Amino acid sequence: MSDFPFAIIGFDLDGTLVDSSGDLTSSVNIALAELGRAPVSREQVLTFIGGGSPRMLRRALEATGGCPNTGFDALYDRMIDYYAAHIALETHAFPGVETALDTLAARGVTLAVVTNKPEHLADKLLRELGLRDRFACLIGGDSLGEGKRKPDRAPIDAMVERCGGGKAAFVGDSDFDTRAARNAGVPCVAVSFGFAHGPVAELGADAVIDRYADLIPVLERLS
Ligand SMILES: O=C(O)COP(=O)(O)O
Ligand SMILES: [Mg+2]
Repeated sequence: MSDFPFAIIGFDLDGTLVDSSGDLTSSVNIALAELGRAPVSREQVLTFIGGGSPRMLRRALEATGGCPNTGFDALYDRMIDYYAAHIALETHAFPGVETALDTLAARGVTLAVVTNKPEHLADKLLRELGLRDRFACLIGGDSLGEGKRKPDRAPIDAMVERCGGGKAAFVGDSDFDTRAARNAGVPCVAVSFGFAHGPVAELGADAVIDRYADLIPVLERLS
């Protein structure tokens, strides 16, 4: 029997477990180049991430002259094909992630990823980074059907069910994460080094961490 206060810890992916901003920026810019548009900066792309990849592309198009009435699907496919082929060129886990995951696993905690990224891309990225086997369950933005992505509670509920039930907490970097966790009645820790669009203190998380070394003591205090 584990002495850890949570049976399940779920993690958001982009901006929480990994800094994927470089490869996401390159992929958005491939799509913009198809339309002859100038590239956007990494800082701009950070403000587009969080609600899934179709939204990210739509926001990039709106910021560079407008979303075209036709051809969105082809552009989206181009962006995703490029991203899938270059998913871990610049992307890396944040410092301390592996140690924190090891410690939680050693304390008997079941680990999960709940992301708004399409499931097959999240799976590929975690495999390329050698992290996939650490997670008992992975739920993507398209895993549960239309509209059932964060901030909806559905992916958090599915995580708890697929991980065998029990007390859960969630770790994320954005408003989509804190809202999904709150909607599901699960405590949420926000990381301050992710892709949040505003001050992390305003995300409404139960706690904020500045580094992974603080995650476990913070979770112990939350319980
Ligand atoms: O795909 C996104 O927009 C964000 O992905 P995340 O949920 O892992 O942060
Ligand atoms: Mg995120």
